[in-house]
Amino acid sequence: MEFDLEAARITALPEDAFYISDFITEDEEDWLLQKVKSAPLPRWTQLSHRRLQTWPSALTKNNALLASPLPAWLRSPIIEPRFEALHIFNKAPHKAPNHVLVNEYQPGQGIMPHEDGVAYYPLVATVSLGAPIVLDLYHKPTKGNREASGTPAKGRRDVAGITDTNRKPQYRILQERRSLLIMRGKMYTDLLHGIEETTRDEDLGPHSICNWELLRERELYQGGWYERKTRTSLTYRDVLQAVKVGNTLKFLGGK
Ligand SMILES: O=C(O)CCC(=O)C(=O)O
Ligand SMILES: [Fe+2]
Repeated sequence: MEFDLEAARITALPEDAFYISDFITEDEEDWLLQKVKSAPLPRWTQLSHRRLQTWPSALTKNNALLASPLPAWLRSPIIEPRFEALHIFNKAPHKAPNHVLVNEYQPGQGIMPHEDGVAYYPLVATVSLGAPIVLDLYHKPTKGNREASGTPAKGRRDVAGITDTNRKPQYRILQERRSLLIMRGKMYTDLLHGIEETTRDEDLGPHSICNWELLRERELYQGGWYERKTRTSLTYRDVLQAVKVGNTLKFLGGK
């Protein structure tokens, strides 16, 4: 199956971002949510504002992955055949994602603006399950705009480096359930992304949501808002340093 990725480009955003509203079926969504739910409890890491599963395992302190296959339910049908048909990971070092984070957000939960960083090839592909959510994008604060706003280099910056004066997101993407969002290149390296801790996403419309024209169910947001429900994301990435298990001891410093 071939797919025209260009038709899915979010043209209002820096290169490159793509949004496919109907990436998986409702049955596939139900089945994936069942798989997420049936993972043994120790698979979950409870963070203060969301909970997280890491597949196949967490990265080492120096950003390496002890390579082992992803479970079948995270591979098929998402990677094989859908990502393959889109050719999105063709230029990544391992030609396919080798790492998946599963994030679950209850209403009121979110994730601070951040960048995904240098451990990964600069491409993230996110499948959304269960409910819609808005992803906020921010320009990284530069030395220049910190000084211009009178904010001292440390002082009022929060953990993610967003200053008080530029807290308003530059762009907002609405991720519907069953959708795929791809961010790569400048979108990955030059912008921060986050999810607001709120029970309602508001001020929604063509003026504020940069993928509005690509949405599947615009009518759900006619009033300009919706109540958050539990939303789960599967974020697929290629970890640059993947160490084969046979080499693990050598890698960890054994002789
Ligand atoms: O849940 C999402 O869509 C974003 C998650 C995220 O930014 C991350 O895991 O780094
Ligand atoms: Fe992220």
